[in-house]
Amino acid sequence: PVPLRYGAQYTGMRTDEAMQQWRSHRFGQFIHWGLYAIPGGVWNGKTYNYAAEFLKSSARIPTATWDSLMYQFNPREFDARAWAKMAKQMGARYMTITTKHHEGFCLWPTKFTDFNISNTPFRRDILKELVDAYNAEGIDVNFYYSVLDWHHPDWRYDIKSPEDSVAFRRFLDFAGNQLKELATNYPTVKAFWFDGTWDSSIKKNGWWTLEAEQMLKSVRPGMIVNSRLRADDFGKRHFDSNNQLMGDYESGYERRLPNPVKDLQVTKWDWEACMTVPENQWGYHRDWTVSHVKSPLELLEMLVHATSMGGNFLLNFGPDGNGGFRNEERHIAQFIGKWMEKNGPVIWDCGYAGWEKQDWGYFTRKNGSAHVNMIVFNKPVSGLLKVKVKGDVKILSAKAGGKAYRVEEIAKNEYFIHFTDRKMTEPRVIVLETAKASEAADKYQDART
Ligand SMILES: COc1ccc([C@H]2[C@H](O)[C@H](O)[C@H](C)N2C)cc1
Repeated sequence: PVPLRYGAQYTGMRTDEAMQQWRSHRFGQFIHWGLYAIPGGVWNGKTYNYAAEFLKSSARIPTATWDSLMYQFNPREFDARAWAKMAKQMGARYMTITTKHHEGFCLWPTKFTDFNISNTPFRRDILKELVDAYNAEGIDVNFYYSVLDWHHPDWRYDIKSPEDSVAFRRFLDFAGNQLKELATNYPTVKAFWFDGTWDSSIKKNGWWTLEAEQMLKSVRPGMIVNSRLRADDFGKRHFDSNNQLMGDYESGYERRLPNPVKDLQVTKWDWEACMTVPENQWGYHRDWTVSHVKSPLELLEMLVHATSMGGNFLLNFGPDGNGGFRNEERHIAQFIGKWMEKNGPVIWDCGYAGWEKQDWGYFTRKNGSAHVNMIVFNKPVSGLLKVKVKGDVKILSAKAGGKAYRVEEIAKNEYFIHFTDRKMTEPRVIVLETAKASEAADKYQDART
């Protein structure tokens, strides 16, 4: 292996309580909220189809003009407890909020720049209200932090001169101070979700990314940091030059999920996929007709898909400039919540079952459990759900809501579950009871004698 100073600091999955908690949550709510929510993708009467949180660049708006949006930020409808209740009802176990997105506007009263919530008509500490409200609902809060900062004069996309080095060093000190401030002033925060770290300026300063991670973990032992922060000695990101994952979980899955057949490597580490409801809108956009809007069912399947591969699913909401959510988002929360109310136990605390993906849907398994969950999305014409078990395993029974389905052994380690449900109106959960084939054989024999 290549000797590295700023590469992965450990290999294998963390087994401490904080990481087990993060892993068991499985389902998180992403919230993108900032000045971009005020124009919502429309500028001077023109609608820009690109991501609404990028309107400043897509509409080529001068920084001073964009930054003056701060004086309009006054979300009258903002009610952190109502947001937290909606997330609770949806079945989310954690929430990740943009403390500062690329625009550089800070949702907390930071000491390190005036470009923050305390200098808006709203004044109140949005982060504190959100952390308190979500924690009160038993939901953990994580902080998204963009290192890329369009507002800060010392930000550099690349380091091309001694002046760049001096300025960028000041910038890194600024970012480090903000991170320490966030980790210190909001003590219940569990994880940092870094973004805006793809530019050469960061890739040339891998040392800072490791220091930032180590500082956060010294201020808050157990703190969790995503792989997106880190750059190693050679500017490699997410996986270092020895192909070792940096940070505590892989966060490269943005608006995409690993393939359940080809990408099984992800089941060896912690990872999280983040997802937009429209094709590509993280911040609030006034006009959702500009792209495909994912249905509640599409998004529910992604949650199940992520869980089935041992990963977390972070579903994004983009509140508008007044602090309200779109009807589509409310409907999604209500739809998924209704399903999770009944079937949360096959998501929370569950992960990769270790069996081969089948066409009808996904397997999940609670750690070490003898029960394997089948979440059926696509009922085959035959009504026969194929299950291929691994190793010394026998299926004893298949039950859905108290009703037993016939388990037919069709070959070694292969079964058909006779799925007699006629019309499927929602994804169905069938719980398989398994036992060791060796032991079960006796049990099976007993049943026959
Ligand atoms: C250039 O392509 C990008 C750049 C940044 C993003 C940002 C989004 O604004 C959102 O915050 C997402 C998590 N992040 C990767 C998305 C696509």
